[in-house]
Amino acid sequence: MGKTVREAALDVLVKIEKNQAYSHLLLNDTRKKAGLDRRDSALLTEIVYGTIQRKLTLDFYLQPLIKKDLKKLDTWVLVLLRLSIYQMVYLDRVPERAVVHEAVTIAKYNGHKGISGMVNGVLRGFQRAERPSFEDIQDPIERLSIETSHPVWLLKRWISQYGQEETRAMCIENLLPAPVSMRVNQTKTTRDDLLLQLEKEGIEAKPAELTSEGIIIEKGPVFETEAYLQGLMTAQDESSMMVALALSPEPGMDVLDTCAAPGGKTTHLAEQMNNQGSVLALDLHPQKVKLIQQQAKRLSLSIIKAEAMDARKLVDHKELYDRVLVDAPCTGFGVLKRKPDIKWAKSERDVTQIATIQADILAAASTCVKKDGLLVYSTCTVDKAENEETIQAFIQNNPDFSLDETISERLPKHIVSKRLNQGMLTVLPQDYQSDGFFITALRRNS
Ligand SMILES: C[S@@+](CC[C@H](N)C(=O)[O-])C[C@H]1O[C@@H](n2cnc3c(N)ncnc32)[C@H](O)[C@@H]1O
Repeated sequence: MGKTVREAALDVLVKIEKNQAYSHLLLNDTRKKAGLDRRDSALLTEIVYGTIQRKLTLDFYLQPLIKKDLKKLDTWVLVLLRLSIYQMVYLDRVPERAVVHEAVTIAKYNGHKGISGMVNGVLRGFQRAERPSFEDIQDPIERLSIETSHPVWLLKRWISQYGQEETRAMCIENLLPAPVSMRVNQTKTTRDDLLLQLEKEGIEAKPAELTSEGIIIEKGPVFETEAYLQGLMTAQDESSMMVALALSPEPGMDVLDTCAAPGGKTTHLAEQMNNQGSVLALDLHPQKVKLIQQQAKRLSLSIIKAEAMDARKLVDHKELYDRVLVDAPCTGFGVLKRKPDIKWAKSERDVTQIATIQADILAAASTCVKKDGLLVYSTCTVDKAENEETIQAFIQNNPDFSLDETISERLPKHIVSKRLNQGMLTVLPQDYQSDGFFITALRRNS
């Protein structure tokens, strides 16, 4: 017999807790192996992401009901309690009785009678007891940390960079579901025509607010539609769509995308060029290069050539490209809605380490830009050490580049007036419910 949704959720969460494995890869794997239907698949994702997303709050609820330090519990028992409490607090459609019953059954199967008795006692105790109040936590940062489940060190960084109010708004936004947004392949169709076709295929969708190429999927299995299979659209977050707008490649140009997999922005660049010119897409990992090739094929974009290469070693491409994109590897603190495990997997040391890699990639990529050409640097993090500070250091060391203030003409007006600061754009998740992103353009002086 296959695993139930909750057993599968327990397996995935224990692996993540023990190995810091990435949730989306494990989830994909588990969905396939367990043979779950669409509804159960959605419930599995919701339980796994929700439990990771709310970890500190769930532990805050659990601690008074457990006599010892939570860390002393077996990992699987702690995770089982967390995922059960998550369902009881946040999922209205699951009856509490069923949650307790299934948790006790899993505990019996995995452990001994004592453990199933303890799980039963804790969950029934939780049903009966009044929930502890966040108001009782004296320290304001700790309170925000527990209430919104973000690590204290990260909150301290954000508060020093954005202030209390923006940080609180960001934390609250991070707990909400991420919208499903798609980018229209403008070499094949228009946004209006695509919306009509999707309606015919039973998908509820509407035009996106931020960009003219975006649509938001409200309901329906969009990846199974003919429209998707025919390459009329690509899944992409709306903030991420602005990167190609900032780079604005024209048909016939030579373009280099240095950190390209899985190809979301590469394909956008080729679409903007109406599939005329050339786009060289590089990525460090050979297995990821295949993903770029698959997307280029699905979207019928023949000008893309994808290769495995470490962008820090770009030495033979001197001043060859009109446009160069560095969509740098980063901590991902702008995408916590989609990848909540990042909150727990990354540390302050990772920020420093990745900033060094970003600076090295940027320096190597810059040598490839033609005179008067454009270099765009973007990340999906909101940490200034990976963004503004990287760019400021680059400009100091490279006086032949300057911030391109005309970026404001290429980006949506409302976001420019709100968030563009000295040629550098930071979109926060609470602005448009899209990902937190940083985008800036540098011009090589002629
Ligand atoms: C933010 S992701 C890129 C997302 C991609 N631009 C898109 O829109 O689909 C960063 C990518 O950089 C790649 N990467 C990391 N270090 C690299 C390096 N030294 N050279 C080239 N690519 C690198 C990672 O494998 C990852 O795929």
